Amino acid sequence: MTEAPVAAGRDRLLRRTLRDPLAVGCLAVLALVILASLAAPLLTSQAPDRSVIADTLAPMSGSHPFGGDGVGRDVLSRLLYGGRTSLVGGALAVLVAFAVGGPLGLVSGFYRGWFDAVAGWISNIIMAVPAIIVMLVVMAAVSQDLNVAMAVLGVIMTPMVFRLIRASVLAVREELYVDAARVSGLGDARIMRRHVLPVVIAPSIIQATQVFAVAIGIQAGLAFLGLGKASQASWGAMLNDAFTNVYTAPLLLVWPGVAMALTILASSMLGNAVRDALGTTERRVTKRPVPVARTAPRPAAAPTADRLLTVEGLRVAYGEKTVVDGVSITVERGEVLGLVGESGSGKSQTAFSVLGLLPFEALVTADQLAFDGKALLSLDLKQLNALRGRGIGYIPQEPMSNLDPSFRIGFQLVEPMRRHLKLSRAEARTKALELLARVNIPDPERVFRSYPHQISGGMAQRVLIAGAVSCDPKLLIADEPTTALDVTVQAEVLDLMRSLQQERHMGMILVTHDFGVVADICDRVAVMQKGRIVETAPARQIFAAPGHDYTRMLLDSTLEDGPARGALRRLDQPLKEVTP
Ligand SMILES: Nc1ncnc2c1ncn2[C@@H]1O[C@H](COP(=O)(O)OP(=O)(O)OP(=O)(O)O)[C@@H](O)[C@H]1O
Repeated sequence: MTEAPVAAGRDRLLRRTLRDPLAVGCLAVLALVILASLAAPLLTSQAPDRSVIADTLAPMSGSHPFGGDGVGRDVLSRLLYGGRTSLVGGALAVLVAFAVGGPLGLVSGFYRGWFDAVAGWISNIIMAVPAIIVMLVVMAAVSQDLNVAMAVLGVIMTPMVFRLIRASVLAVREELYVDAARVSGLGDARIMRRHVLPVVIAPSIIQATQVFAVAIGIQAGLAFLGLGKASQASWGAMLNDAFTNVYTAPLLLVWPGVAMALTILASSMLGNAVRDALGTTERRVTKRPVPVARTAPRPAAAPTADRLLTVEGLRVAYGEKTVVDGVSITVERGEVLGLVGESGSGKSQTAFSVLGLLPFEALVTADQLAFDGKALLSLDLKQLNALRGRGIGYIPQEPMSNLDPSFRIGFQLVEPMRRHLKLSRAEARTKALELLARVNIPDPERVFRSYPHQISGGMAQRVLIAGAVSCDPKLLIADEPTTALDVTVQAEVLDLMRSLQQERHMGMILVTHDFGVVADICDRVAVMQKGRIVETAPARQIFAAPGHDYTRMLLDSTLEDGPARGALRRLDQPLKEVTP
């Protein structure tokens, strides 16, 4: 199954880790310790807490292969059962730390807001608590059981896990491909499962090995101090006994010392090996505003039959700074509207308002923001997710950053179709292959099976176009879709978009600063300057008789720079002519 949700990064991480002899050695030591502890009843018939006075400091013999300790207990038996105590204690601490810190870190990093603030505050308080004193108090006042102390230690270690996972989630949720997943209509749970969790797993493994090693050390320290139940064999208690007999039987110190040192070393060095393997497989993090759409609801007026999108009086502000100031545009079914303006004029902010993809801190208001009869600002996140991908498709500027490097192309195409169109896996696969062929990808099967890094930028943009139209949207929003591509590929991609748009009678908003692109593909143009629309007119008219000084200046500057694209030289030809 080519589109199985197996993260390439994880596969690579496992392979690289296993290629490191040190990591294999560490795994072997840990496996040996675990097996020996589990097989304790098979390896020795002696009970770990059975004391026989005659065996006090007994030398090594057939019945006591490692001798007897200071009170006549079998050393081998205590070593094996003590291993159980250490392993269970370490695992308990890891379990508790991750069971509490993991979900908190995930939710905090993904949603931030008040939850993040409260969780961060609690985490800081826990970190300020002196761990050893808390455990001493717990063991003195609550329970002598070392496992209880380890569970408490797990809670105390929660902030480490919380912070690590939160930081990993924060990094990945700002990736463009997470935006892309959102735009294709995937819900938070799916985005979290498909895109966030795979990234969190590797650092969590490293952290778990460290917590495990620290917990075993602390547990031994507590037992060495004489804490813990007398019936609970442990390496720390063995060290305690060995110290009281250090001059008469120094060997007693060696067994628990070696067992502890090997286990702690193997665990933390395994973490280091995973970290090293991760260092060579680490993923790019592209910073971008956090895409949490939030808007203020306004009623939508009834649109005309052919009207797909109505934007009236749209304002986007960040605190005092207004970046979109009363923008009004419309898009009819089957119409291509070019949104043109210099960098920073507010084109993308306008487009992202329609997609509901602005940062959390953006305040969006509008007299009307209606898509296909629905007031966009009054939709909740679920309704918005249902609309994105299905109703509105999105083609981004940077194709590579908008594909998740961990998943095969096929999986990334199939997933939204299965969700929105309720197709079976096989049907979605067939449709994805048809789409790849339709966007002129020469070997659809191979690309379907490929990871994003295995295809070119132009190919990746075709894949994203295929994805954007896969759920038959009525409106396509393309944000500088050709800027990141070679000039030769730009023309092909534009031709493709134009023919798909005509074929499917989609409305389209094309965000661009390139009048060549406008001439090639747009029916109407809205020119933006400093957050406002200064002129809206049919594309021909804009070129023939620009009505605003700013439009003229933009046109002049494009022409001064020389024709960016061949299309500018063909202004006398029909604007929407399709190049075969
Ligand atoms: N998160 C934000 N906080 C504050 N200001 C922002 C934020 N995001 C964008 N802006 C500002 O909004 C303005 C419009 O940005 P926008 O990205 O829409 O411009 P643009 O016309 O699409 O430009 P470009 O072609 O360079 O992408 C810019 O001045 C930008 O600095």
